[in-house]
Amino acid sequence: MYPNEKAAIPTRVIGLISGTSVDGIDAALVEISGQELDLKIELLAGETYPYPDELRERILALCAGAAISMAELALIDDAIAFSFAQAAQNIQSGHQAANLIGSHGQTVYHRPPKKNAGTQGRGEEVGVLAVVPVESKLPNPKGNAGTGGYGEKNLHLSHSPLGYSLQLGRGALIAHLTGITTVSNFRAADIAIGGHGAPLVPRVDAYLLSHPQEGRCIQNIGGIGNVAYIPPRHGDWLSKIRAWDTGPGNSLLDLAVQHLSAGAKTYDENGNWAASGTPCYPLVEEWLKQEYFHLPPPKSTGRELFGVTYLEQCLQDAQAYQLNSADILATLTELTAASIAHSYQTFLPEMPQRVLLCGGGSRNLYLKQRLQLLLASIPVLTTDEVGLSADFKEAIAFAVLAYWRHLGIPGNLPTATGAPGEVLLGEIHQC
Ligand SMILES: Nc1ncnc2c1ncn2[C@@H]1O[C@H](COP(=O)(O)OP(=O)(O)OP(=O)(O)O)[C@@H](O)[C@H]1O
Ligand SMILES: CC(=O)N[C@H]1[C@@H]2OC[C@@H](O2)[C@@H](O)[C@@H]1O[C@H](C)C(=O)O
Repeated sequence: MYPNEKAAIPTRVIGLISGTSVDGIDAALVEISGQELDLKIELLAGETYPYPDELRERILALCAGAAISMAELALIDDAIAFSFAQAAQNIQSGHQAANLIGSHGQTVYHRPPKKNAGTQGRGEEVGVLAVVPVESKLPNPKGNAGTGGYGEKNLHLSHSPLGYSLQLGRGALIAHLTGITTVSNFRAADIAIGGHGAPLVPRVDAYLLSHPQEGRCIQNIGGIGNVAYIPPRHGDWLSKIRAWDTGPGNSLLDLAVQHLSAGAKTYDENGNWAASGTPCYPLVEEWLKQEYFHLPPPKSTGRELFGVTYLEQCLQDAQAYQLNSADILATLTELTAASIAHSYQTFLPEMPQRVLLCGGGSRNLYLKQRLQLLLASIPVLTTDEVGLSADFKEAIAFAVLAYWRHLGIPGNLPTATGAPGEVLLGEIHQC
């Protein structure tokens, strides 16, 4: 029993997320029992609800750095909350009502912390925040810094060592609209103590997908890719888990498909278009020199790096090799596959015995085939093949994270986010 554990445990929980692909809201209605090692989930319903076209375009523009007013931001925030609340209502249709919602919301901005903000030790800048005594973190009422407070000397408007991650779709409104207690803003607490606030799903992966004898990589291929390496479940296996964002999943591919099809297509279905081309390996080698791929974990990224500007550079590079559209897509697909495989070879203490894919990219057969080739004898399957929905795993994870928040169980894994310790994730909004 955890100290904050509530008497009544919600068992029917809705998980909601729209990821970095911004393709729509994934909703999962799950029945949850147990807590950690005995955690069990049953997926009662899973559905993706596309955003209205205009809202999707506004979100994508925001993610690409469009300058908008606070008034517009407020409108988008509430439009997203409305869409999420609607998704929560729809997913319950034909089922007994849920008693808790975990809503990730829509990421529109993500900035990782400066190096050394978490478990890596104290960097120069972080030291300023780290030495502040707990009881005097706020400036005194006159606006001057209290002893050791975030005074003029310590708080910089030009830079902060901490990360920042903004998810829109405010939880209080979802709670009000649905009449169901809603947990949201999951990343903030981990970031506040110096973590990346991402990836958060690995702790759930650990309890739902670990194996007594087998080391596994759970590889999500959404807009951004992320991996959780889960060693065999014995000894201090939990502290040996490693997780990080591997780089681009489908984000560059989707943008390239839209550009190359003049807006007629939004993604490369099953990877068919890319499969009709040939990867340009010298270009992949060149692209893999990019700094992010060489940063040691913990690390996180987003569309701020692997977005429109990045693709524009890739398209420019491709011109030098006179690549046609299919070759460009094959080369970008190879970048996603190679960045995943190379990161395992570079950063894992040992290679896994099995790789389990999830996220929309697991449906890209060409990408899956390329990854399998690069990982040679290590079988590359999907989480469906071990009984956990590859399409709805992230939504399920946010249902579990909300459930853990309700029980007072921490949701982050310090080895994944780089935070100096475990922390309760999410803010609870009573309806
Ligand atoms: N049949 C398919 N063939 C190829 N690609 C597909 C297919 N189905 C989905 N995808 C890809 O998967 C993407 C959506 O994946 P997913 O929903 O996992 O992303 P996300 O959750 O938004 O991202 P993230 O995990 O980074 O937050 C689509 O944009 C598309 O590129
Ligand atoms: C800031 C943010 O939304 N990050 C996402 C994104 O999409 C994949 C990868 O980058 C991962 O770090 C994270 O999402 C999943 C749900 C996570 O936190 O585990």
